[in-house]
Amino acid sequence: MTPKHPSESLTVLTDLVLPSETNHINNLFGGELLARMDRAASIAGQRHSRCITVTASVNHVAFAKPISLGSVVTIEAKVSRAFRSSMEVYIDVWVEDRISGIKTKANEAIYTFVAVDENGKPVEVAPIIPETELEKKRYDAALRRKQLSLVLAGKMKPEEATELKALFV
Ligand SMILES: CC(=O)SCCNC(=O)CCNC(=O)[C@H](O)C(C)(C)COP(=O)(O)OP(=O)(O)OC[C@H]1O[C@@H](n2cnc3c(N)ncnc32)[C@H](O)[C@@H]1OP(=O)(O)O
Repeated sequence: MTPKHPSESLTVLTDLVLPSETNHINNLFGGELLARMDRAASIAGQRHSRCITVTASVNHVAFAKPISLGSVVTIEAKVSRAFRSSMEVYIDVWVEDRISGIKTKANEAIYTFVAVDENGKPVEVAPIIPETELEKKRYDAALRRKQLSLVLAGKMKPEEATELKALFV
């Protein structure tokens, strides 16, 4: 299968924070952000694989900064690494200042998507060739994150997670 670059899956979603999407202190509700990120990451996975994609796991979410009512929120999702049928999708969340237009990083997350056929059976996807320094860094660490996710899900024995173990021993 012909390899692809992360930029080919880039998906950018920009939207406002409305009153119905906030918590009691007028900040974006975490579950709403998770849903927006899931949608963007799903499209990134589809753009990479040209298949139906399903969320297999949410590997990491950091709600680093609150996002207030009325904010303009931009979600950028890109496939950071592809395995056989699974893809790690890295998501960066930015908030845009209404006056200056300057974007500040508010959150990031890492999801795993699996490409499936019409019957929900996993199908092979193209490999990824990272280009930028950041893409290379994310690509290199993705195998460790996949192993950690599989161990936590009870789908891999800790002793089989060789890349992950190498971090500690
Ligand atoms: C866009 C949406 O929100 S979709 C709705 C939410 N998501 C869903 O409904 C998905 C429900 N789950 C499923 O359909 C299945 O569990 C699947 C398709 C994700 C996996 O199916 P399985 O029968 O476990 O297939 P299999 O064991 O071959 O795993 C497929 C791939 O997923 C990977 N995988 C499975 N679980 C995990 C996990 N928890 N973390 C990381 N990777 C995982 C496997 O390592 C494998 O990767 P590889 O092919 O790249 O080596």
